[in-house]
Order: sequence, then C-alpha cells, then structure tokens
Amino acid sequence: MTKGNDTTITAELYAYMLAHNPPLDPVQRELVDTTYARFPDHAGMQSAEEQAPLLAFLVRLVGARHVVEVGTFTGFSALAMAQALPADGTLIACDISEEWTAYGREAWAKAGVADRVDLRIAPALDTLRAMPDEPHIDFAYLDADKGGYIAYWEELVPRMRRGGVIATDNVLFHGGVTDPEATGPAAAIKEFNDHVSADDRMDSVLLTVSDGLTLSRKK
Ligand SMILES: C[S@@+](CC[C@H](N)C(=O)[O-])C[C@H]1O[C@@H](n2cnc3c(N)ncnc32)[C@H](O)[C@@H]1O
Repeated sequence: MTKGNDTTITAELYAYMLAHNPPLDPVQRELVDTTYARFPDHAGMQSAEEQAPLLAFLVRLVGARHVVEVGTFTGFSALAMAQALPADGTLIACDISEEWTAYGREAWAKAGVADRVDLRIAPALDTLRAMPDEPHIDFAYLDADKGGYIAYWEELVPRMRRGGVIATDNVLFHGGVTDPEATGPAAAIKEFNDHVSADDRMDSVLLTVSDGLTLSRKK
C-alpha cells in the first residue's frame, strides 16, 4: 500500500492556504483582475495565485540574478520573479504574443521593475538557442506550449549553473497524465515527465502545487 496525502483541497482550505501566504501586492492583484476581465477565455493560463509568492521565494532562495521565463502571457509570473530579483538582476521573458505581453509591460513598469525584464517576442526555442552556451542561468520557469517542453528543457539544462533551479508548471495537466489514452498536450506532458525523471543531470521533485509543479536542481 502506498501512503499518500488524504487532504482534499476544498474551496475553504484553498482560501485558508492563500490567507497564510504573502498576499498579492496591488499591482499583482490589478494584473490578475485585468487579465480575467480582458481575456476571460484565456485567463486560466495565468499561474495560480499562490505561485507568485512561491516563485518569488524560489528566486530569493537560489539567490538568482539571471532568470529565464518560457511563457509570459500577461506577465503575472514574470512580475513576481522580477520583483524578487536584486536591482541588477535580469529576467528574459519569452513569448510570441505582443497583445498579451503588453499587459505585462504595463504592470512591470507600474511595479518599478521594467528595467529588469527583457521581453523577447519570438518562438521561445529561437530565444533560448541564441543565449550563451555556458552555464549561467540561476532560475528558469517553464510555462508555455506543452509540446515544446522537452525541447525547452534540453536548451535550458546545459545553460543552468550548478545549483540552478528549473520550475516547470502544469506537470499533472489537470489529471490527464494518468490517462493511458492521453493525446495532445497531456501526452506531451507525460513524455516530458518521463524525460525529466530519467535525466541524471538534474535532481527533480514533482509537487502537487496547483496543476503540478516540478522543481529540478542542476547537479
Ligand atoms: C500558460 S501561458 C503563460 C502564463 C504565465 N506564465 C503567467 O503566469 O501568466 C503560456 C504562454 O506561452 C506562450 N507561448 C506559446 N507557444 C510559444 C512559443 N512557441 N514560444 C514562446 N511562447 C509561447 C503563449 O503565448 C502564452 O502566453
């Protein structure tokens, strides 16, 4: 028998968890609200509220100065990470949408961190491949098209410095990863999870945070 976690995350428990985490600041809250108002059909792509303080915590924990984000949308996760960086830190944010990331640009400016965010509008694979080859990235957040995850991982891992951390979002894909018949993004995530588990360049743990978050540390 496998000993597991028998805590069901009810709405009440979720609210309790949020109440015991650092609250979103006014710029973060406004960005979440604006995203849901402007893009109701896509707002579910935004990282969950508890991921903002978690990403900030991780950026500080690894003492990151060089951060890369793959998948920026309206800039919520980038905002949280940029705010956690030291003043001379940089976050390279990869996305293909000028329309969505424009909201990020506005929020980063409002929060006074626009000078830390280097937004690259291009397929993320091109942006990653153009980065210096040597290990220099302290922290990376992977949250873009699921079919690209393995290719992004393969560009990121050699560029991570020892002790650097990659956080990968949606690794449970709404439960789709346990479906033996999974197709599309769920199948891509299953393949990615197997790829990560077998990669001995990194120590990885898969956590049931939000839609599943894997933390991987470069050996
Ligand atoms: C899940 S959303 C990112 C959410 C964001 N991290 C947040 O917390 O708000 C995924 C993003 O990946 C972007 N994307 C999809 N394919 C891409 C590609 N080939 N290169 C770069 N970005 C891509 C989409 O435009 C979208 O904004």
